[in-house]
Amino acid sequence: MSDLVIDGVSVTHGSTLAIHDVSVRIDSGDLVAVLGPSGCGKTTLLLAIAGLLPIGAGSIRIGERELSRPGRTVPAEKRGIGWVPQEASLFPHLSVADNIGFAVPRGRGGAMGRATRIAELAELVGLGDLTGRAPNQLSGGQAQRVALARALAPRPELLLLDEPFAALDTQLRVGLRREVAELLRAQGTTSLLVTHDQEEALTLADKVAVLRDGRLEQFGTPEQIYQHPASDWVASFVGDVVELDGLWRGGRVTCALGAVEATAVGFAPADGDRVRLMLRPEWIVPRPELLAHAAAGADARVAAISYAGHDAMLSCDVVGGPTVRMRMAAVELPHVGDEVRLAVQRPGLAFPATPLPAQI
Ligand SMILES: Nc1ncnc2c1ncn2[C@@H]1O[C@H](COP(=O)(O)OP(=O)(O)OP(=O)(O)O)[C@@H](O)[C@H]1O
Repeated sequence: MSDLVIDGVSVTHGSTLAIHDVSVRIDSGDLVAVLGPSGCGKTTLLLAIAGLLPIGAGSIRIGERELSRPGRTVPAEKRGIGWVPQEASLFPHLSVADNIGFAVPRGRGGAMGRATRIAELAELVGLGDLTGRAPNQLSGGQAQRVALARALAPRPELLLLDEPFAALDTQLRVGLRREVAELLRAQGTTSLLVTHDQEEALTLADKVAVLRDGRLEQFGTPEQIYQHPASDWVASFVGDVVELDGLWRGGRVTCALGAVEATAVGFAPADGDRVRLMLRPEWIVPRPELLAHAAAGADARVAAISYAGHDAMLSCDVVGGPTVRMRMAAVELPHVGDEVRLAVQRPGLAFPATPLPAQI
């Protein structure tokens, strides 16, 4: 197995530059989520990798094998790449077994060999008992499993999944995506999963590629993307953020929550500079033991609690300051109206202050 190398790739649709100078190396066997808002170029990137769109600049390789460069596109059917679309799009007149069998390469082993491979694939995706069913007798999740088995049938070197869970209801989606991720890992199949669901990307993937307007904003592990976003845009696109204005001084930002330790991201502020501090809501904690400790944290009153079972989001009015949201495990929650002292339990992220709006 070899790495997938996307090197300086640009793709245009007519006059629209949909992918711009994207470079990324995907390790063999990894499951990578391609995450970004609608229209950022996720599907375009997948189509280019699949060989269904030519590229205008750069190259796409699997190991030493070049698949695309300007003026040369190895045809999709010669790439050894599997595709799982958003909707299963099965042949309606064929059974589950025949839908899978359609993608099993004809080769040695004869009819018996093919039947064994079909049964093995049906079993792999948990449909061993349903091989005789017609597509219209399947649920949405079962149909997607057939599409997955079909894509895995030729033993692809790389599997591309274009929002394969988007059409399923929440409960089914969460269960199926976990199962599919485990299956792909067990098979050692290198996979690219397009999604605009940040939770899906963070929970399933080994690495996440965040796209914005056709450019790669960041590529890293889910933890790197969430804890160390490369830009304020990634910070607020992937996860909740609390934003506070403050002044930078010696590695701390003085703001409504006190002097909070922070890392400056992508710039080097000077002491006294105005900056924007970004925190994740769960980095803020209520510290009752600090109530009498005026030097640390900030006094606040709980204004609202949004209970989500496992955790809760609290809106707290900082005395003489803004309302900040904090997330905590839903065990022994404070009550609305309680006084709390808020502290920040890990370094925040400092970004340049947003320019003031032009004076009219
Ligand atoms: N066939 C096409 N002709 C012209 N422009 C296109 C075509 N397909 C896509 N685009 C444009 O290219 C850009 C990227 O589209 P793409 O479908 O790759 O985005 P996406 O991130 O997959 O979006 P979504 O999440 O909504 O599916 C968009 O600006 C889109 O309007």
